[in-house]
Amino acid sequence: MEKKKLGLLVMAYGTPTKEEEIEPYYTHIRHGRKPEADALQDLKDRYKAIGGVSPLAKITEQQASALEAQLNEVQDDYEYKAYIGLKHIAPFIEDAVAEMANDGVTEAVSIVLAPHYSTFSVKSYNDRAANEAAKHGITIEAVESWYTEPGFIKFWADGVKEIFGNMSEAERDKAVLIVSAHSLPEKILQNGDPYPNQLKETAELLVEASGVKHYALGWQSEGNTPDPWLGPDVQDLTRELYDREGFRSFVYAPVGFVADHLEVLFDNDYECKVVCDEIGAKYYRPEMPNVAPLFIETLANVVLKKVKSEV
Ligand SMILES: CC1=C(CCC(=O)O)c2cc3nc(cc4[nH]c(cc5[nH]c(cc1n2)c(C)c5CCC(=O)O)c(CCC(=O)O)c4C)C(CCC(=O)O)=C3C
Ligand SMILES: [Fe+2]
Repeated sequence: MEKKKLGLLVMAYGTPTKEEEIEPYYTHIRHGRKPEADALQDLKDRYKAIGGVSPLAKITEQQASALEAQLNEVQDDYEYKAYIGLKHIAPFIEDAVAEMANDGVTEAVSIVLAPHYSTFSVKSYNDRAANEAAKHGITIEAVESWYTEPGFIKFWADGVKEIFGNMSEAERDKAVLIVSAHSLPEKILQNGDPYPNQLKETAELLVEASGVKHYALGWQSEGNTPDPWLGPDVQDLTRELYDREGFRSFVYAPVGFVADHLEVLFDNDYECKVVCDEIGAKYYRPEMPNVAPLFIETLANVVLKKVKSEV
């Protein structure tokens, strides 16, 4: 008998794939308001500094197809078919859902390639998917967060352990792990957004799994708006931990992200490294999940659990 086709909606932030796309992409992020010339130039310069364009577009595609392949390998109930839906550039989330409808898909499961839930991120992805799905009579079961998944924690713990394990004991005593995610405007706290707590829990699980002695929570990549953002910012935090606590080696774990992209390659590997160089401290960052088999298996488990819980 032919297996039933199940849509696998894989949602991610999206990134420009060539320089001409940077302006419309930034305009979309800003809810349709064109960026000022200097802000646009600043973003162009940051992409240039990481090699012209971000590797994110390719990595998102690789993650989606690896996840589809993994799901089709480990189970026989459905034939999973992956559709990529992006938040800020084509193929948009709505495009992906319309494409599913075109292909005759009536049931789908969705996952966002970001571990933590917030009203700003995962909720907005899921709401957009649900709105479009309703127009086509498609039902989507949506994964909301997956940061506690043991394979996800193990992935980061392995990378962190390797770095701390290669230090001398003297270095390790003065080394600190900075666990971070993308900052969001502080106003999310007014409605009890779970995002900050989810980062805290991730850090606690990671510290427990890696046996690291010293750690701190930080926020990064905050936007250029007048309202206050969640802090401390990872760069300020680095200076403070150096001055106040005497740490001399800094290990950055940007666990709110799952791929090599601008916010990691620039905001950590360049900006945080500049601070470390300036104060004379050592900079380290474990590898991002990208398409590591343990990470893809973890995402597949999350999807399978969601599908099973709905049958
Ligand atoms: C929560 C969150 C995640 C993690 C969850 C998720 O993944 O969904 C995330 C990821 C990402 N954010 C990314 C890129 C950008 N985000 C921006 C701006 C903003 N992000 C925000 C939030 C988030 N962003 C917010 C509230 C703004 C301000 C908007 C405003 O102005 O109101 C801007 C504008 C310029 C700037 O501020 O730098 C850019 C270029 C890239 C792609 C990198 C690449 O291309 O390699 C990725 C993965
Ligand atoms: Fe962003």
